[in-house]
Amino acid sequence: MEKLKSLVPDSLKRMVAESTPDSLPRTCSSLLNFFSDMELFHQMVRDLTDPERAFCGKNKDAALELKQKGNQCFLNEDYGSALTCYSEALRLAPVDVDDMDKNLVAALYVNRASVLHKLDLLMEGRRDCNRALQISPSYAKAWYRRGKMNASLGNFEDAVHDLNIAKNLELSFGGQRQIESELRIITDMFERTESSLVQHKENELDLLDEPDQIKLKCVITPNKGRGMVAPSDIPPASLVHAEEPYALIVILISQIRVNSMTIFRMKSADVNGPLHQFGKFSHSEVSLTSNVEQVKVGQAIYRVGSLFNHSCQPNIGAYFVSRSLFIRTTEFVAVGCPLELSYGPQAGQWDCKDRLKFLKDEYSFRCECRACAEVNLSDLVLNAFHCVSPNCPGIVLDSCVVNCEKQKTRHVQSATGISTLEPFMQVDMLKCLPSNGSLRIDPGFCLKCDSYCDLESSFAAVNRAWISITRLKDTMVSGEISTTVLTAALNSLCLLRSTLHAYNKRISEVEDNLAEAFCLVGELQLALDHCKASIEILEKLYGPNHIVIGYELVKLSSIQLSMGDRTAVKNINRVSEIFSRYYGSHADKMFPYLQPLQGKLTKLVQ
Ligand SMILES: C[S@@+](CC[C@H](N)C(=O)[O-])C[C@H]1O[C@@H](n2cnc3c(N)ncnc32)[C@H](O)[C@@H]1O
Repeated sequence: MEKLKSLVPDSLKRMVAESTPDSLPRTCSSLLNFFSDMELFHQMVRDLTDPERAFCGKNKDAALELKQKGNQCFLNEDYGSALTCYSEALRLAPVDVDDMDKNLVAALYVNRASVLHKLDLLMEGRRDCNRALQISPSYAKAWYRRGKMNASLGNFEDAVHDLNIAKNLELSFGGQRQIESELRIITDMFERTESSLVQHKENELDLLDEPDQIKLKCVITPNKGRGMVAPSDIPPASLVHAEEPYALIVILISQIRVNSMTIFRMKSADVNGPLHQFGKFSHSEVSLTSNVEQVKVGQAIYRVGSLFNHSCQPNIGAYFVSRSLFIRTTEFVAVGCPLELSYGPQAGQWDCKDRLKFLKDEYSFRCECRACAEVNLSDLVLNAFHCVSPNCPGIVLDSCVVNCEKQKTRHVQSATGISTLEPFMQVDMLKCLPSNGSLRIDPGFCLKCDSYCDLESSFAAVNRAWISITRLKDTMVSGEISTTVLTAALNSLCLLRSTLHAYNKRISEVEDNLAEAFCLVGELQLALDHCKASIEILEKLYGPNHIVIGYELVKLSSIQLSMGDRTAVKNINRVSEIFSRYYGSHADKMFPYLQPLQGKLTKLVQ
């Protein structure tokens, strides 16, 4: 579909975009005329209508095969793939067929609910159980799974109710015993938790949490089609948009007019938060495994949401609570400025060539955002090398980066023309550029002092260093970190620091690896030092208030709390500020890490 969309000429896209209900028939015929000679289009129509391939039709065999595949992925704990298999199978499964005496669709919903449960997507999982029960009200497994979901949601009364029904419907003796034992545990929890009587309010979405949304303006931009702009100055963390998805069948014309969005939910590594995971790795109470994964839970069309363009340096962030889309400003946005979110890659995170490739492959457009169109400091330093002259903070680039920077549409000739992207970069990062203003970007030559660096030997040094860093990572997984491995990794860090530019992202990654390794062996002071060193670089690349810094501060404050260091309070407050900036009143819901951290802090100060 994306490929087909990308072939539509701009004039026709404009016509579709500007079409009204009255002009729609004319627009449709123009589109059809354009596509009618195209084999790709006819192939797509065949795919859409062929019951065997079954985009629209149903195909029991394919659904059963996907169900089997999903089951295998589930057993292998590959929950992301299991989710995809079951969702695909649900699309193909005819509504009225059975698999092993059970309605296939109901069974698929229950299987998918089990995956969602594993991924801690409880509301979505419970919704799947409800769907299964609508189709098959006496399906014991659906009652059982819903009971377990309710228990995880803290709705113990409902959980007991569901499990009792499951027990009565379950035919096998073994199954009944298992449900009874679950029931005992949950009843016990129910009795012990007085608060369980207050059912979790989160069952319902409170779309009205911030009713005074800003009325946005849609304009035609020079090179990105339609786009949203700020109708007035908007402070950071303002909710600029909230929307429920469109429940329409996706057809090509709507794909061009309103693009679909992938719905992501944060997957929390452990329902009890990172503090709970310490024991898994060591006696130390620190976990650096708080990396939050995003899980794709669906695809939907948001009428207004789809009008937001992409920027690799976004000023708004989007997130989903269940299927509702929320968009907030992450910084101050002046009146008339485009409101742009990131479709994936961001400056500071990926280099320009990788960002451009991702957006071309995934979304079929060449990114025209400022970070991709102008030479900027973030892209220059991300993968840069250290200058060979002692004490020179200049930047040395390899030919890949140089080629990409030279292709930027608004290439600059002087250092003063380089975009710093953000004021936070200016003070330190401008020191990396020539003070006389002239700029020569050539592979191997320092941008500041023009010294030549033999990049071949620099690459060799980095590769050498990487061997011991990889060994460190391997031993972290196997849990056999030795002093020899740690010493070799520390030496490699020194080598990297003398070879790569001080703000090269790889250095922050290695600092982060070392912080985690030192946590695992209980050397908390060293862990703290390396964690801070990693954050220092990331703050240069992203700025101090970026969500990435929020995640890193969760790690830092976890270490501090484990050391009994009360200054953790400062970092925990920063975490909560950053998360609120991105997720407003949903911050606690999106990040279950905050509360355990705050709870631990309260204990420490008591
Ligand atoms: C979700 S839509 C955004 C709304 C779109 N501009 C419109 O007129 O409907 C995504 C499309 O907008 C355009 N677009 C969005 N961000 C862009 C960017 N940074 N550079 C170039 N084109 C962009 C691309 O054509 C992309 O396929």
